[in-house]
Amino acid sequence: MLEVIGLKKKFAGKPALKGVEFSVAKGEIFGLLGHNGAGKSTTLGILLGMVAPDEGETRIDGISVQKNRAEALAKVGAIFESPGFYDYLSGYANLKLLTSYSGGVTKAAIDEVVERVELDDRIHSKVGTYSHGMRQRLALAQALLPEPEVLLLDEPTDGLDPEGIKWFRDFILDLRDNRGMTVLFNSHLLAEVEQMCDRVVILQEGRKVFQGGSADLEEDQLVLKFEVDPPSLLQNLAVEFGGGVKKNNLVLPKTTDIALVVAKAVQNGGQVREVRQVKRSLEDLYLEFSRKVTR
Ligand SMILES: Nc1ncnc2c1ncn2[C@@H]1O[C@H](COP(=O)(O)OP(=O)(O)OP(=O)(O)O)[C@@H](O)[C@H]1O
Repeated sequence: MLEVIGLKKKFAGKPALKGVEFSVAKGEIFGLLGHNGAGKSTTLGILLGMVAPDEGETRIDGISVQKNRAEALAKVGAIFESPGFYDYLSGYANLKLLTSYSGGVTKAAIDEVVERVELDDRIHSKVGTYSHGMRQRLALAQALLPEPEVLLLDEPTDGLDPEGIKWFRDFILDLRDNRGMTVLFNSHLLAEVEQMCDRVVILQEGRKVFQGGSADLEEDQLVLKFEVDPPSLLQNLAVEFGGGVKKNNLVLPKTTDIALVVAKAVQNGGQVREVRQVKRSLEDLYLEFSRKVTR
């Protein structure tokens, strides 16, 4: 549904994108991750035809944004940078005004989308009185009004409280599950992205350093938080099962039977207090790649 091909972009001679490539399948929720200045917004801006690449191309459902912007974006709803609403107008008037540029939509369509983003009780209040979360929901309503097949969202959960983030996550998952929506969004919130995305790309200084799904985050070793008394037994267990001890965790070959390790500890006179498998999070992976790149 989305193709990003060989994107290069310099601003005032300084490279912001150095050949970024990825693609997003229909119905996927895809996260674009990276530190400040990594090139996330530039990539999104190019996908939306708002920034011209020096090299490369972006396509939406096979149509080139650079060659045929209007047609390519016909299927897209977006939140890019802070949406510019008029504070002295109501949410409803803002939606009407914004959609009037693209031919307008019916009152019924506005009512339906307003109800979906749960703004119906405040939609006739001035936007100046809205909380940040309400503004984001209004932005989402504006993005959904053209009935898009693809949503492109720039830092959509930025500044939201935990409840707002959860609301947003459930909303996006529902759009994917019940309407087959394809969603690409930029974020710094790694844990959030991990819970929501089918796949992610991590950008570092304008380069893609990782692309994959949660399955790719799986360890090729079994890492156990293994609390045993006396703690000195940990080293014995590591030797016994052909592994090692790293940061107080027992690191063993992937196929090791955990029950056997526990039995062995008890057999050696140990008291096992806690055994838990430690999984690598997206954050660990992200930091790992950051270190590789900055080294
Ligand atoms: N219009 C512009 N003019 C000059 N430099 C720019 C412009 N837009 C982006 N840049 C630079 O390009 C690089 C990539 O910026 P970009 O906004 O794409 O990063 P980002 O990953 O979205 O960062 P953030 O998370 O801070 O929004 C940065 O060094 C930024 O300063």
